[in-house]
Amino acid sequence: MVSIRVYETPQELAAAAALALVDALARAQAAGLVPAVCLTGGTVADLVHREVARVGADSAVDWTAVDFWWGDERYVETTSPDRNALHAHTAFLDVLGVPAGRIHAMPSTGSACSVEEGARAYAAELARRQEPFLVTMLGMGPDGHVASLFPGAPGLGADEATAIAVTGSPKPPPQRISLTVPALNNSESVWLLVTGPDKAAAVADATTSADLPARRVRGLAETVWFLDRAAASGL
Ligand SMILES: O=C(O)[C@H](O)[C@@H](O)[C@H](O)[C@H](O)COP(=O)(O)O
Repeated sequence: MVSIRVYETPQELAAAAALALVDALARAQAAGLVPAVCLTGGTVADLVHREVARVGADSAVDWTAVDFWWGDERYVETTSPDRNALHAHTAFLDVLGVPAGRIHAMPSTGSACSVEEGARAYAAELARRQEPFLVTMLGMGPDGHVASLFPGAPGLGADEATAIAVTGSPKPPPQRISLTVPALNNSESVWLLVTGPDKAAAVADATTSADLPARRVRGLAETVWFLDRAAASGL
């Protein structure tokens, strides 16, 4: 099921997504599961992560029993400000005391391997997981990309690998590791978190008929577009 939720501002969107995440995690834990969340990078992700830190602190969620994975990562040093994991650590993982063993960051240039080897290593780590992600949160670029799956890129059609190397990314930095569409879709919920007028045309296309990467991601149980008013203005 695909649904669309529209909020007045990016801040309202972030607050709603954070509450929805905390609620989903608390329910999963109450049912005896150890839920896994798949994260992404970007400005909207950062806003949402900061809200998760705020509403998650006094919630029913046991943050020592949630696994975190990434839908994509920039292949740079772990200390680089380009690094998605670094932002997530600062925004909420460290604030909520998530143990290092639950944080499955993608390899970096410091891992002494090539970006291709890094992608294979992450695929192998992911293969040890039995359950689908509970929630995959994705941003979307103005070109309709999600994670590091850009329109027209060869990796977009990958259906056997779960993680691939991306070189020559149109959005810097050029080298990245990305989960593939089937791997992202192995998630109960896929949430697309999108704000701003520059995304309005891609939102309209991806929710109707165009073959954009964002249109290919689908949760097993639900796919939800969280939009601010500006991103929804083309609908
Ligand atoms: O590492 C990345 O660059 C992201 O994973 C990328 O897919 C991002 O989520 C979108 O480009 C949206 O980013 P914004 O929210 O900043 O527009």
